[in-house]
Amino acid sequence: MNKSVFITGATSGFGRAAARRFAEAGYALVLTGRRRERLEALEQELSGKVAVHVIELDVRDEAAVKKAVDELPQKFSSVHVLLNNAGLALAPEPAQDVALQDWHTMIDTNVKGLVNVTHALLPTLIRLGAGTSIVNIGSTAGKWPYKGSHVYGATKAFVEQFSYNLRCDLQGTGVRVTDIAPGMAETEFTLVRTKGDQAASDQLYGNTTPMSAEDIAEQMFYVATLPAHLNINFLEIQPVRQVWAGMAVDRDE
Ligand SMILES: NC(=O)C1=CN([C@@H]2O[C@H](COP(=O)(O)OP(=O)(O)OC[C@H]3O[C@@H](n4cnc5c(N)ncnc54)[C@H](OP(=O)(O)O)[C@@H]3O)[C@@H](O)[C@H]2O)C=CC1
Ligand SMILES: O=CCS(=O)(=O)O
Repeated sequence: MNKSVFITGATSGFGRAAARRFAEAGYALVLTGRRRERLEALEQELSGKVAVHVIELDVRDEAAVKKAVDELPQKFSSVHVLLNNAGLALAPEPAQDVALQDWHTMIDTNVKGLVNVTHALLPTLIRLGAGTSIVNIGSTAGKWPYKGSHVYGATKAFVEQFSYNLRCDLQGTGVRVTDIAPGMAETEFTLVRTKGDQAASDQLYGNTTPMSAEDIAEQMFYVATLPAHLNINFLEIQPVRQVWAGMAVDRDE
């Protein structure tokens, strides 16, 4: 049986690096995301090594997610690993200045999108049983509050608790669930968050040593390929040069 990995958000950052990492190990790839041209470029890059199936997919579209899973070609239908990676932060400004739509977009993508894909693939993962994995991408923002994180951090707290609760319900099926919670990693994340401010992105990642997409892809691969009797519940990972912020105090002038 050819094992496949189903990756959401394979067009950039962690998801694209994960596609390359799992290809190295011979997994058939189901690569999804909204940007078709990027999916096709990755398909062209990797299809000499492994079987690749690309699906232009918005995880917020419940019906499209179900259709994509139901119509997986037979060669890709043994999904041993689900990488729930698609997600985004928007609106770094304070909560009181945010456009409501940005909050909705984060909830719809990071919470409802992740739930849509998980629900659609659970029957397959349970059928295949021991050794299969759901790897959810949370964030340090799900545990550690900071200014401008508002709904983003809250969506990632959802991802953490949903992962633990899934573990409970999946006991006895052999399906593993891990929440990987990265800190600062250089991808297109900040470009998306700032709606295209390259200078802000360069400034955040400049003069320090952030994690790379490949660093996180390696962790995704690690947790998903452990011996079948092991489950890493939560894996928080930061660059050595990043630590927690301190308490903030409001003072009179
Ligand atoms: N970089 C960081 O510092 C950290 C990132 N994370 C999380 O890691 C995950 C990956 O982010 P990262 O690689 O950094 O960022 P990127 O912006 O580089 O990649 C995000 C990916 O998510 C996809 N995506 C976004 N919205 C949707 C949607 N509605 N439907 C389908 N796919 C979507 C994008 O694809 P497309 O636009 O083509 O649809 C893209 O492939 C996210 O969940 C993010 O919250 C967590 C902690 C730290
Ligand atoms: O999830 C991303 C990491 S951070 O920008 O919230 O620190």
